[in-house]
Amino acid sequence: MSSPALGCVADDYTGGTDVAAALRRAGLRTVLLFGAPPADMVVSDCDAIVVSLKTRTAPVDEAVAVSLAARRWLVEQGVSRIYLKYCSTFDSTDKGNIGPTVDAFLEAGGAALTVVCPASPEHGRTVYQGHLFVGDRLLSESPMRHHPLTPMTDSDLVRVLGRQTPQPVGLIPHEVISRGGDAVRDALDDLKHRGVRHVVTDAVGDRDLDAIARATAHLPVVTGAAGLARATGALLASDAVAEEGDTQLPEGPAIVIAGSCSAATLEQVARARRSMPSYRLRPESKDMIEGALRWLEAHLGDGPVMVYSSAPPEERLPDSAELLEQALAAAARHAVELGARRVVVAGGETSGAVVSALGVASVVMAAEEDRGVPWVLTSGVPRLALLLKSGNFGRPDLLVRAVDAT
Ligand SMILES: Nc1ncnc2c1ncn2[C@@H]1O[C@H](COP(=O)(O)OP(=O)(O)O)[C@@H](O)[C@H]1O
Ligand SMILES: O=C(O)[C@@H](O)C(=O)COP(=O)(O)O
Repeated sequence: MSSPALGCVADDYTGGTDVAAALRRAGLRTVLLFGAPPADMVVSDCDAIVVSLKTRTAPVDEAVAVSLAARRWLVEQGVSRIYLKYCSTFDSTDKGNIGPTVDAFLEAGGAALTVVCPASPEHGRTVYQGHLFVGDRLLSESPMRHHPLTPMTDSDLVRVLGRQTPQPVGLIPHEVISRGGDAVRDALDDLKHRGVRHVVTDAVGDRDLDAIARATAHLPVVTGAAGLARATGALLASDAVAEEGDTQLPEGPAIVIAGSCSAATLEQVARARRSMPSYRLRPESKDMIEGALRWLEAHLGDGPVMVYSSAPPEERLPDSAELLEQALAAAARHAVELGARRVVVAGGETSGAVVSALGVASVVMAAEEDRGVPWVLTSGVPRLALLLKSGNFGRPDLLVRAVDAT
């Protein structure tokens, strides 16, 4: 039995589902795990393993330690290459975890340098002259500047990373990337000799990602979002397409749990409110959780329902994020106790809270409902179908479509 070729550590749960979907699309048989795997867990018969962690907003020391443990476990499974997955909008704070985790992975893997490549052109995330764009806006002028936990107010990735790591940060501009894999490899060698450890790579299209993937095929550690993972996976994939097991979604009531406050989610939630009964969590209310649970008892089962806290910046209560995550997780758990079998979650941190509350540690991949948003199936009893949606992803009718509320 051969070992998996690629081991991926993702810094949140929707990031994990996104990258697992990309690797599966590239043709790799991909196993997706939630939370740090137990040391004695063994995974076999796959080409790639994705370990999804909740480290994006954790304190730096904790994020590094948990990520290193996941990396060590992946190495013990025999993976030869590690991919560190973070958000395509580079979600982090100035004390953020991307720089320190990359440094720790370089050291653990005995590697001199790696690339930093959040570009995911299929989702409109491109990098030019080291600046990250969301569609036609700089990251700092996109709705990401109002993110409740990781507001992104600087689009210059070399500068952002420079605040997160004491190690030298360099850039390979698009002018070099567009010349192809060999030119990128030469540029990497040059930067390595100059002592650079983190190399931000411009990328405005999939061809750029393919060139970067070819140029980094010899590196033990590569970092980025799902775009470069897809390109890396395509180089590793054999001709065989990832096998499909039983990926039928279970029958049963459906619920939407929305905690993301992104522009995309706010539009999706507005559509869902017009199509199904919904309950808004209000953190200022003393019996917020109890109220939601009683509402679910009255409404679940008569068609899809939604519990949400998603709100625009002016309607948010400061410092209520954690409390709301607990409430959303409690609502999801109670809905499953009441018979829900399809759980659609909007938001990365929110998904982490919900998946933990449901006690789900590993899943089987099923079809993508929208790009980067795959259904995943639990193996326990009862079998659940989960759709963990990154805040920024999905078409406006995604939530409605996912629960068949049209
Ligand atoms: N009304 C609100 N006021 C303040 N914070 C909120 C509100 N609704 C949700 N949040 C918090 O905002 C955060 C959204 O993060 P996340 O779930 O990762 O979404 P995204 O995928 O858009 O980043 C969560 O911690 C959530 O609890
Ligand atoms: O890379 C991406 O954009 C996503 O995979 C991702 O990381 C999702 O994070 P959230 O927007 O916090 O859900």
